[in-house]
Amino acid sequence: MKVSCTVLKTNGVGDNSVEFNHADDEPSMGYEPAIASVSLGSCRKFQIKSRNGKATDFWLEHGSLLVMHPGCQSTHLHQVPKTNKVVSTRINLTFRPHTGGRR
Ligand SMILES: O=C(O)CCC(=O)C(=O)O
Ligand SMILES: [Fe+2]
Repeated sequence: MKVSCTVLKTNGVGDNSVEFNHADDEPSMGYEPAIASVSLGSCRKFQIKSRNGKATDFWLEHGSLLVMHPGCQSTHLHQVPKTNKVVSTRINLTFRPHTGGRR
């Protein structure tokens, strides 16, 4: 699978977030994509839950690698929630396949 798209994101001050109830399921990534992301900088909480379920928390520390395997996007939702804490800059590199919609 070719990885051709990298998304750079900064979650700066505490209330920056990637809100719940999203899945990375854009058709341009093809069917059941595997998605990997590397976190740099400030540690933030990452939550994942099945569509009707309860969230499980992970802490994405500097240098951590998160892999969401094929199938995860159709069964689970994820987020980086808002926080009241003041946090410094965070950069997330996300590696997604780009198939132009082909399976
Ligand atoms: O910042 C992160 O660790 C996750 C970002 C995310 O879920 C997304 O870009 O779709
Ligand atoms: Fe996402």
